[in-house]
Amino acid sequence: MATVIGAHNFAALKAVYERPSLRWILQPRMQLTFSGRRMNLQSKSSDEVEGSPWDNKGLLQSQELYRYVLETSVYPREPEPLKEIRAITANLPDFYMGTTPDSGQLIAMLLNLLNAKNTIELGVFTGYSLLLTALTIPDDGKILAIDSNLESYELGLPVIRKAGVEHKINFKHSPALPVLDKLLEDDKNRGSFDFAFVDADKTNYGNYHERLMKLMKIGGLIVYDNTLWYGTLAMPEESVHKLMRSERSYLLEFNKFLAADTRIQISQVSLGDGMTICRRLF
Ligand SMILES: C[S@@+](CC[C@H](N)C(=O)[O-])C[C@H]1O[C@@H](n2cnc3c(N)ncnc32)[C@H](O)[C@@H]1O
Repeated sequence: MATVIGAHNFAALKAVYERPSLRWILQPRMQLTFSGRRMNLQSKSSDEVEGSPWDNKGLLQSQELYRYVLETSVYPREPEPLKEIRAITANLPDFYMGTTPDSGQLIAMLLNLLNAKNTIELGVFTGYSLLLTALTIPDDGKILAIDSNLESYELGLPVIRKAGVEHKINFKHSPALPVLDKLLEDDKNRGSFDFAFVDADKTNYGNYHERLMKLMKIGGLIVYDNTLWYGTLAMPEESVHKLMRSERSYLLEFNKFLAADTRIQISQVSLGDGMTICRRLF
């Protein structure tokens, strides 16, 4: 039986589906058809699934399994204000930019384990990861949050205010690099941050890394989002949509660079769109 996803946000959903990586994940198991402005997604029966059961290695082999994780372990524990931000974000054409709730759950645990108080975020969008951080750190904790787009931040701001955590946030409407450079001019900022979440323009990750390494405490964490770039890193370039290629090439090099950087301990986790957790060692 076909599941009707519906006409709402049709163009955005279609664009997401048409990402080569998602097609690659879905096609072996799902049949997608378009009728008018409706999009129907239908599971194939197990007899219809082509290839061997081991063809698609990896932990999350289907959307159903991802939905299972979200519905069983993530949504029941997701704070109400985060659900609200997610609902606001879901109506935007670029809704897919929001940090995924399963990644958020891990970020919150890392913040708690570190007892993080002084944090920095590059790439805020509507504020899912920002609000998550603000809800997690103590009342006197601080987040320096930087985004070159004010409009999307303002969409989530009423929810942040209602949650009573705005006082922890210092939002800078700016490209991230000049703000980091300015921070580095003052010696007291060096080695002062416990935690950084990096989710802005991917092709600047290397530039952010060098600056953040100076700003983090020894033992502090830098978390980079999207380091598996919709699964395209393990795909031949010609099968990747043109719009995704420059980030793909950049992240291929950046992931190698992080793996070789002896100043950090790393773990690349396949949550959300892939996150690399880096701990400053010296
Ligand atoms: C993937 S979204 C961030 C998602 C966010 N972490 C969340 O939880 O919803 C990326 C954001 O980075 C911002 N951005 C892109 N390039 C930037 C730059 N050079 N400096 C600062 N922000 C930038 C964009 O405006 C966008 O809001």
